[in-house]
Amino acid sequence: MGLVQSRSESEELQVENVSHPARLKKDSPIIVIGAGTWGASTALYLGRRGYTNVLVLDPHPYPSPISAGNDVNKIAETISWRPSGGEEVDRVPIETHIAARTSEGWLNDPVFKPYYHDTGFIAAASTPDAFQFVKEHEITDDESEYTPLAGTEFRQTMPEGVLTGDFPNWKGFWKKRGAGWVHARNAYISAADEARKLGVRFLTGTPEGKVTGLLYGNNGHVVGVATADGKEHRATRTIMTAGPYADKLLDFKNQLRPTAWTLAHIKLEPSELPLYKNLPVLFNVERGFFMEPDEEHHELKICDEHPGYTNFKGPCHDPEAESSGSIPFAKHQIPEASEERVRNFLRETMPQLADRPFAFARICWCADTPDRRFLIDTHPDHPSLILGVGGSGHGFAHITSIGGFIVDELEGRLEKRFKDAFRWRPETAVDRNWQDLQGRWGVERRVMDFGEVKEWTKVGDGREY
Ligand SMILES: Cc1cc2nc3c(=O)[nH]c(=O)nc-3n(C[C@H](O)[C@H](O)[C@H](O)COP(=O)(O)OP(=O)(O)OC[C@H]3O[C@@H](n4cnc5c(N)ncnc54)[C@H](O)[C@@H]3O)c2cc1C
Repeated sequence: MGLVQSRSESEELQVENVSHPARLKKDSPIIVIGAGTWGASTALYLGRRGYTNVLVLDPHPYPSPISAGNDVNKIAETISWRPSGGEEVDRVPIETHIAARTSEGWLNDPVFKPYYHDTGFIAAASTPDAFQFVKEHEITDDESEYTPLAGTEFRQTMPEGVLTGDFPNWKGFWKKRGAGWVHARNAYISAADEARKLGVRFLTGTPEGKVTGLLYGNNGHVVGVATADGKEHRATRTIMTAGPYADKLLDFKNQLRPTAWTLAHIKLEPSELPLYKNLPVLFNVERGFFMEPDEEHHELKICDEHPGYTNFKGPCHDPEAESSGSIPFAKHQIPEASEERVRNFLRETMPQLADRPFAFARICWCADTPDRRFLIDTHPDHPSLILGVGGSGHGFAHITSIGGFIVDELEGRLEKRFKDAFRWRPETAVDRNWQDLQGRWGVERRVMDFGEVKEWTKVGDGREY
């Protein structure tokens, strides 16, 4: 007898007697849970490698309104280093190997290349400690590539009239090439569209695409999933790419901390757009960041920087129940404190925009692992279940390559260096400190919780995109 288990529901169902996973063939049924950023990338790589029986499930058609990837832009970097063999390869840090794979996709893959904008990147801070952190963590290339900046020198990085603020106590570096932004939503749609062209099937919408639990056969083997319409979908392999929502479908032994960040849009007049074109990304680790306005809606997205909001005690929790973890929920508003941080950031950088109304606002969820490395592995107790989770706030840029790692793991040929870095590692989450800043700064140096939020913005038409 097997079980359908979700952490929120514990219904039981009979499933077939399976004692070991069948050998993987190109026509073996494969299920991908979640058609978000990593699910789309996984679907793409499965299609490209010739798998003919792939089903992707999601409660929403792509681009899912609750996917972190459904966003106008994200920061991305492209490095020039490529593995050339020999000893050098082993001496290079794993982050460089990962970045090289990612860069390859933005620079050369026709599915992704049109969406990368190499406009440069400015990393900054407002206090000496945070500036030291920026020096240590944001200088990832040859130091001569970075121009130091202080105070009003930041204004020179963009056309006159964009950065009119005083940049009080700001210090930082400007990297003019090899970094910039990507059109996130369009890159995500491009990956999913290409997967569909290659024969991958998407079953989306609620209830039919919403996975409610995994189907377990003998010896812990996962033999498919149950969906909210009461159906079962059987598979030889199941791939979990449900982002922060994965935490509700499987016990991750505290390796995932669903955490939300906040973003807001300000509308620009069509006449203003030419001035705000081809801008480098401006990122202050204590204030926030922005990229140039999107062309479709003429809106400038701004994120206030902070260590994130968990939801251990706010919306969606049963007040009577013991803590059930940090629960992600969708909301197209942000806390008023977040609005204030966005406006303070604008006052220091672009005061001409600081008091404009928001056209859109949203909380956006991701899942942090304790070391912020990705978690891509075969589950040790469920050998037909492959995990692709733990975006840890930097998982979008890797949409170009992440599906390749996940499918390598599925095929049992993930390179050892990546396998070691991405492995299932519950020992790193024993007695996990849920308040850990995990290397993030922000104005308030603490992890916040939606349970503490009293006032939210009341923005616009609540459109969900
Ligand atoms: C505000 C913000 C800014 C960010 N900025 C950057 C950046 O500049 N650069 C960068 O690289 N990264 C950035 N990130 C991180 C990046 O967006 C994420 O790491 C990445 O998108 C995670 O992808 P994912 O596929 O794991 O999750 P998602 O893209 O969120 O996908 C999860 C999917 O699971 C689906 N799902 C949910 N429940 C179920 C269910 N029951 N059954 C089936 N499917 C389900 C959802 O509908 C969704 O499609 C940012 C994140 C946030 C929140």
